Amino acid sequence: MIEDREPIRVALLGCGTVGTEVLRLLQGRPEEFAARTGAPVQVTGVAVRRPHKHPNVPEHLLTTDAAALVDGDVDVVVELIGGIEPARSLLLRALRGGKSVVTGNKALLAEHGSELYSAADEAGVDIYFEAAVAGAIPLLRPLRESLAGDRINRVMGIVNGTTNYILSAMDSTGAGYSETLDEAGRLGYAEADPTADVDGFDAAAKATILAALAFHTRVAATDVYREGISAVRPGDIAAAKSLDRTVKLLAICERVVAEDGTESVSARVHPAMIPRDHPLASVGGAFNAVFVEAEAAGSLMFYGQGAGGAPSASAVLGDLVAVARNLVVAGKGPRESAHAKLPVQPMGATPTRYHISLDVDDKPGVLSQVAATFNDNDVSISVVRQAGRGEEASLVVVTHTATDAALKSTVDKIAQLASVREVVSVMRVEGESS
Ligand SMILES: NC(=O)c1ccc[n+]([C@@H]2O[C@H](COP(=O)([O-])OP(=O)(O)OC[C@H]3O[C@@H](n4cnc5c(N)ncnc54)[C@H](O)[C@@H]3O)[C@@H](O)[C@H]2O)c1
Ligand SMILES: N[C@@H](CCO)C(=O)O
Ligand code: NA
Repeated sequence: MIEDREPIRVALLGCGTVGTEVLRLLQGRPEEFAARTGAPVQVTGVAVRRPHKHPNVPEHLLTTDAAALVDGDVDVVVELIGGIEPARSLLLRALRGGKSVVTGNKALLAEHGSELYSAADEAGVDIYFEAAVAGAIPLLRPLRESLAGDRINRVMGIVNGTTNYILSAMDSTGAGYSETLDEAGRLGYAEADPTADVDGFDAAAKATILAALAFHTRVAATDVYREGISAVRPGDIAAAKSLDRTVKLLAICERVVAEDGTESVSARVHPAMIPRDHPLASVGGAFNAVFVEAEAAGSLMFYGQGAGGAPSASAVLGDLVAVARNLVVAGKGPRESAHAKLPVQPMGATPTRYHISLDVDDKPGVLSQVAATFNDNDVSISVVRQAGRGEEASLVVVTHTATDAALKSTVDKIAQLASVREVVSVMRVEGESS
């Protein structure tokens, strides 16, 4: 009988947006969790900072001493505090003490993943983290397990709900940046410090995790090129609209194969213009969507709620069931796979395409001057549009693919031309053939 088995004892660290939902769902259906894992699942304590802020948590479970809770009689530690410390020390303490871990903490995994995976491996326990990337969407387990026999070439998508919520609102209603960010915070999408979202740190941490899993390589947080959305202006959104495109913050992780066959990895996060008919263009609000391209599987698309308490709790609970099942059968989930050891390519060497919008003098010869600058830098032009406005004209250029360094240096030189009054918008272009 399942009820007669020793319960799986769970310590919950942090009871905020996600932790509250994990506790509610876990305590709401105890029989189902017992039936699915093969043993009763019992929360033995909830570590919080201010107990009086948690009237819905049974008083006997509350503690402010997370370390003592971790050291106590528990089998699994679920960490939903966020940030590096004390989360890192608490999880190392748990793993070294022989306790399995479930966490949604992408910032911690991106910075200290290797240390945590090694500690789990040495202790023979599990570390699961599905909620850390793309919230409710089952994405890490497919990469770690379902696609473990395939060869992944590219992972690209929208992995930050807060910035997608803001960009969607800017595009559809012309809403301002800061009011939309406040709303994303109220809805439980934003990080405790929302600059992690808007400056791209959250998406870059997720890209670090995705690239490591996809390419079986240790990737450091500093290996991932990062640009957030704080520099995206209404002018960029309008420029995108005029070309039937929209702006999204994308995470792109690619296997790069050089002409001599040597392989490396490129991982980057930046805003990009994509065609309005691209599947990612219709991903609105806090939804996330990720494309995975694998050699044998072909293209796969993962879509769903990427942020918010209940959706993220779904991923945490799925992990908790997996860990509990492993404990019931005395088994263990997948360990870190970093055998490929591919080098990570710098952003400057990565092939990209640019959209550039300029205000220029409306006189003969300006267009040929601009075109010559592209030519001198070996950057070829795909689309040019010029519209006169009295003394001034606007010029829109979309390039073909070139290295990011060549494109950047071309833009710098164009900005210095006497006939160029202002560089209005510069943005990378993705999702269409070059
Ligand atoms: N909110 C989301 O949509 C979402 C989605 C996926 C993953 N995550 C991740 O899950 C984690 C939690 O996110 P959240 O949105 O629930 O954050 P939150 O800020 O709402 O909750 C964190 C809670 O931890 C508490 N806390 C801080 N230090 C503590 C300590 N030393 N001991 C005990 N409690 C402590 C805080 O008081 C707070 O209640 C983060 O790593 C976040 O990146 C969040
Ligand atoms: N702040 C994150 C939470 C989900 O990881 C986001 O907006 O996507
Ligand atoms: Na997920």
